[in-house]
Amino acid sequence: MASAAVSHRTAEAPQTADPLVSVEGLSVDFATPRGTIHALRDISLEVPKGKVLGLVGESGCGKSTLAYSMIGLLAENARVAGGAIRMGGQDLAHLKPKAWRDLRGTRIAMIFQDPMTSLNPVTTIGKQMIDIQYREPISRSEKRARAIEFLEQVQLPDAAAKLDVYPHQLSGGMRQRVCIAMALLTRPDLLIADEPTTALDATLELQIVTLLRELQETFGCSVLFVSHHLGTVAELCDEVAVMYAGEVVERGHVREVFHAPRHPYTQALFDCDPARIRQATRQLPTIPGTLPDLRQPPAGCAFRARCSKAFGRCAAEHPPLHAAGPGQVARCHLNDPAEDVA
Ligand SMILES: Nc1ncnc2c1ncn2[C@@H]1O[C@H](COP(=O)(O)OP(=O)(O)OP(=O)(O)O)[C@@H](O)[C@H]1O
Repeated sequence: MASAAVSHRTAEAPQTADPLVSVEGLSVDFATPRGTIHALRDISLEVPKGKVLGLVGESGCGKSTLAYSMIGLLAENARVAGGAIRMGGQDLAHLKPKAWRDLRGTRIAMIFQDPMTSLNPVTTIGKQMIDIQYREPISRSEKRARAIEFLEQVQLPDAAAKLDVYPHQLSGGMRQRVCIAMALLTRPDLLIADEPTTALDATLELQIVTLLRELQETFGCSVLFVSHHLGTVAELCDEVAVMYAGEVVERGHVREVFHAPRHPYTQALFDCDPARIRQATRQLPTIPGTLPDLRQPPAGCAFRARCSKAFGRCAAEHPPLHAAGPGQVARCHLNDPAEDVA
């Protein structure tokens, strides 16, 4: 399958010349009464400077766990079992709570699926936007003016008047715009967006995605965009990482991965994507089978039980990330140049 031009390098490409964040072999476990869940297993990827990295995969594959590890918001029962998250000379995977508090709201900010996760329901938008600027050495009226400026940046109509309203007086789409404005007010280098459009209808989703792209270009920050929606990822992202059962199974530039997915799981995700299915059907197709039990991840390829292309080696040997095309890697033996699949 792999062309002669593709090198034998494994687990290395694509490399970003100057990444903002490098995740290196990160493993995260959750302790539960029924055993340890190995939610992230040896994850390596890079968030490029000034670019948008999309993170896709079925529910439960570890997208949020990865996103939360990058902003120090893992649940109490989580433990970093190995690896590092490098950003500007620091290893975020092992920061103390105080160091995290300094980093959040300065270098790293997050927007959530539900805007009410980050908005206080009993405080006006204006007070929340002024309070979040507590580190800025400027007067209250200057902070107020900045808040209005940022609400205008996120295209909220009648921005000044919105300072006096409470979150529940705004629509869902407007609340999400306020959250984006608040995240950007702290001038983060990295903006993490965890399914920020899932609760919105399709028209609003498109508006928010377009806005995020414009703002990312204006502010020049890097974005980690977690999503179920392949179409949205295609619209917004420069690069994409596909996760399955706690591992990255494919990554590369969006154009290449979407044009020619090289992991059977990525191909199956595309086959189930409603936007790609032309004929009218009442039921959306799903990938047959279920995710493996993450308390005992299978040896060999984690996807093999659901993979129509599985063969002997898939049970015996855990596949590394093989170079699979220009700037593209896939964790599948079919991309091993040594594998004769012609
Ligand atoms: N606090 C926790 N305690 C125990 N298990 C957890 C905890 N948080 C997540 N998990 C488990 O870790 C695995 C990865 O979950 P995660 O939420 O990261 O997946 P996801 O891809 O973001 O899913 P979704 O798209 O549904 O948000 C799942 O098996 C999940 O049940």
